Amino acid sequence: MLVAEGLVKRYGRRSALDGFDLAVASGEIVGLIGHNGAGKTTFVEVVTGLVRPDAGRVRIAGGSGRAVRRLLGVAPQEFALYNGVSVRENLRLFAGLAGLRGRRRDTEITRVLDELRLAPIADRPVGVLSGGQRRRVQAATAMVGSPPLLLLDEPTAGADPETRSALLAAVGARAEAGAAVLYITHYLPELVDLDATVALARAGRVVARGTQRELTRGLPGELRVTFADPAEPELRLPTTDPGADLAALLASGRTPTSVDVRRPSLDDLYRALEAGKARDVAA
Ligand SMILES: Nc1ncnc2c1ncn2[C@@H]1O[C@H](COP(=O)(O)OP(=O)(O)OP(=O)(O)O)[C@@H](O)[C@H]1O
Repeated sequence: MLVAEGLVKRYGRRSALDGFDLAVASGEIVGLIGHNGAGKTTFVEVVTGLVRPDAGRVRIAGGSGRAVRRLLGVAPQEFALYNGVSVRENLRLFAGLAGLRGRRRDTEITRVLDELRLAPIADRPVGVLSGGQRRRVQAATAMVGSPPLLLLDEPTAGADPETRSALLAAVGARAEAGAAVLYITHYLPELVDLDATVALARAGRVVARGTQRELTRGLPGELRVTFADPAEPELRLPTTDPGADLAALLASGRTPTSVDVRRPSLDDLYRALEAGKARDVAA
């Protein structure tokens, strides 16, 4: 649904994008992660047409330019809402931009209000809402009209657990229904919840992309073993082969009281990629 190739964007001598390649398929959630300044937001700005790249190209559903913008639903990092009017009015506006009119528009607005648990505050002005409520409204403006490509830039920043779970549930449901979702976040556990494919951006390019299983394969997990021995009650051992390491421990004559294996996490992956230790699976 989204294919970006060789994007370059410079601001003076600084490269915000430096050969950025990324594809997102229909029904797929790609979690785009990376340090502050890695180029994630600039990528969204290029895809939306807000920023013109110096090189490279973006195809959406095989097309480009103004004609394909209608296929996009965007929740930007900075709030882009009309504070003086109600949540419903904001959604009405975005639904109109998505080409919905009359009863279809009203039905769609009701659906999105329910999906993001906004119905109780639908008639309040956006300007009086809390940060977490606004986050949900921003996501709702992206989702209204069911666009086939969603670009969500830190949609849960500052959100409380309830808001976060409402947003994640809505994002998962959209992907289930066939939308391609680009999901930018600094909260890696969200990508586990969403079972997202992961793309790591560094210095303006994607340096690793794959499923969580693919990317964490070969990274050490941790074997945690406890003993009755008060001199050494617990042992934590980084391991890529917990079975063999446990067998070696048992062969040494020590008797564990409990054994736990922690699989490598996305945090481990992030740290390993940043340290250049993990296998880079280029996009
Ligand atoms: N309009 C601009 N003018 C000058 N420099 C810019 C502009 N927009 C972005 N940059 C620079 O481009 C680089 C990439 O910024 P970008 O906002 O895309 O990073 P990011 O990965 O989204 O970061 P964060 O995680 O903090 O949101 C940064 O060095 C930033 O300072």
